[in-house]
Amino acid sequence: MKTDNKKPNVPLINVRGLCKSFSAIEDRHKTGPAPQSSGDPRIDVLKNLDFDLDEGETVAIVGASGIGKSTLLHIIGTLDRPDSGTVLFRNENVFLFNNSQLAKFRNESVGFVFQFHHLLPEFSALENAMIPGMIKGLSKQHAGEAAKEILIRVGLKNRLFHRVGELSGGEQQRVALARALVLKPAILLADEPTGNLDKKNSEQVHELFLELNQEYHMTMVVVTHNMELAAYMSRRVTIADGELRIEN
Ligand SMILES: Nc1ncnc2c1ncn2[C@@H]1O[C@H](COP(=O)(O)OP(=O)(O)OP(=O)(O)O)[C@@H](O)[C@H]1O
Repeated sequence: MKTDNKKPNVPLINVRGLCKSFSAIEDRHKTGPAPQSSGDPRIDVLKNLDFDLDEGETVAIVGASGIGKSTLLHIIGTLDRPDSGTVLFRNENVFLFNNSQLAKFRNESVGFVFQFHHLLPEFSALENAMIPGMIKGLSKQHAGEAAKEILIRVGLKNRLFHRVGELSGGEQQRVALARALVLKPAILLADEPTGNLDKKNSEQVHELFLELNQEYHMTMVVVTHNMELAAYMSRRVTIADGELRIEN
């Protein structure tokens, strides 16, 4: 299928009829013993869910624990597969990509930020932010220049050569944000990005998210319990009975 980035009426991401269930026995939100059943009881997390994301828009996915927010985010980012349904990225079905197309999509078109930064601890801020460029095949010099530019943008000019363990929690999360955005992806997917930070650092990161969205025009989807961060986004949605609902 041919990609058409310019067509205004084609959403960046088009999700249709998404269904995802998990075995209740593996339910990691459940406490207590696993159910004693001969069958495989399933939890239907997403039930025929539809969701469109426009180029450049910012969306918060909010709501109670266990309703499927992270599951939806992971499927959009191809970190997990749906049982059925489609995810189109600029009109292309991402689950029909072959392995190298999928790797390229994850590396170049999507930026991920998680609650815990998942940086390589023995490497410097600069080396961590260079990784996507190196995976893309940029020269060390170009990957380094791109990483330096974004690290300076997120306020880490004087921390380029610090190893991850020598950085504060807020600085580590800014390195994670720099790594996610270094190749200027079309979409940033963030799962509780400030869940591990204190109020002051959270506010700084929230403001950075918004500023970077305005500068880079990437689409931004944030799963969060933080209502301040959710309020920064142009749209808030939740999941009710497996389907997407507009929140407030
Ligand atoms: N790999 C898995 N195996 C089994 N069950 C899973 C798996 N991943 C998610 N689930 C279940 O699917 C449901 C939705 O989980 P998900 O993490 O998407 O919820 P969430 O809304 O993001 O919750 P939270 O706000 O607590 O992060 C939960 O009941 C969870 O236990």
